[in-house]
Amino acid sequence: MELNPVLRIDQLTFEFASHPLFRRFDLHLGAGITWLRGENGAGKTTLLKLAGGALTPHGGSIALDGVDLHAQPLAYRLQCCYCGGDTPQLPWLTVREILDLHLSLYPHTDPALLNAELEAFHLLHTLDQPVTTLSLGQHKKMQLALALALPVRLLLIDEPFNGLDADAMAYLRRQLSAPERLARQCILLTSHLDPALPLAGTVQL
Ligand SMILES: Nc1ncnc2c1ncn2[C@@H]1O[C@H](COP(=O)(O)OP(=O)(O)OP(=O)(O)O)[C@@H](O)[C@H]1O
Repeated sequence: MELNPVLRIDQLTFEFASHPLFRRFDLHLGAGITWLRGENGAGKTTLLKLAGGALTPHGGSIALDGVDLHAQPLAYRLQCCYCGGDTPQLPWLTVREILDLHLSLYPHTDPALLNAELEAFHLLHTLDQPVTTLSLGQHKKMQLALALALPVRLLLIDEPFNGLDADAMAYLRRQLSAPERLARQCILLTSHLDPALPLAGTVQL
């Protein structure tokens, strides 16, 4: 167990109507990448959403560097990014507007860094398109560009490589393996295949 965990989940209880998923579940994670494994339906996405504040636990606590998600939800969320493969929440916006919205939600983000990520993922030409016109892979890349650029402590990524072309996969692997990132961020990711990344640990659900 981590002595000073970055992410601290204690006694987590959560269920979907009559479908118990977590009962007094504990997870303590430090910096670096943790691979969250489990069969289909085991609860991996649900756990990421709980840790990202997108779902509310029925019991227990979740804290990031001592900031409790329930007691200080905004302070917690400022330090956390959930990158799922979900379809756009605000489908009437352009890619640029979605990105600007996130820049205003995370005021310490360096726009130049975000621009560099968008360029690396070959997305600059899509900025003025409605977000609904992105392909599945482009949408994933937009979310990943944001996730990589946001100065958050906790990065939650659901199936990071799903839908990406080979160049984007290689780029993402390089970015996630960068030692300075591994030292400063706690990264929890799901993957059905070995992510081939330097891992701090593995959690099996
Ligand atoms: N909104 C919801 N309402 C009811 N049940 C849900 C909901 N979302 C997920 N579930 C159920 O919760 C369980 C866990 O789902 P979850 O998506 O967390 O699994 P997973 O481990 O990520 O699966 P996969 O590997 O297939 O992506 C499944 O049985 C799923 O049907």
